[in-house]
Amino acid sequence: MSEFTLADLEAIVGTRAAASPEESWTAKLVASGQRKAAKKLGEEAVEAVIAAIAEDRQNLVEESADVLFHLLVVLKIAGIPLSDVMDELARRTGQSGLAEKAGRTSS
Ligand SMILES: N=c1c2ncn([C@@H]3O[C@H](COP(=O)(O)OP(=O)(O)OP(=O)(O)O)[C@@H](O)[C@H]3O)c2ncn1[C@@H]1O[C@H](COP(=O)(O)O)[C@@H](O)[C@H]1O
Repeated sequence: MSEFTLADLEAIVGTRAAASPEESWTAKLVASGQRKAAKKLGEEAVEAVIAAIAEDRQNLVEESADVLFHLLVVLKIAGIPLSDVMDELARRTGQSGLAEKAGRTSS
């Protein structure tokens, strides 16, 4: 099992965001802006859904990696640290998903 974490990838995204868009996909996405990067995230999410429906395990692993990477890029552009997302997930522990859904302030 890999020791690589989302926090490691967030650090890479942070470094590569400052690179030249000619030499970095991350920098290219960041330069394209939040709207385009979010669209790319949506495309990757749809590809993950298709892989899941097709029960294509390998493709689902690969598309899931694409989703997580592109999500981190969108969070970077939006100025949201991964720790904010982890804090939100931590806040939800010990509570059932159904109770959390019922208590949400936004849908
Ligand atoms: N984890 C990733 C990662 N996952 C996916 N991708 C890129 O995301 C892009 C999207 O791939 P797709 O094939 O889905 O899309 P596409 O190439 O636009 O093709 P179409 O779907 O449009 O036909 C590809 O160029 C992938 O290489 C990633 N690019 C970078 N990283 C990480 O970021 C680091 C820095 O990368 P650079 O910023 O490119 O230096 C890398 O070392 C990795 O750790």
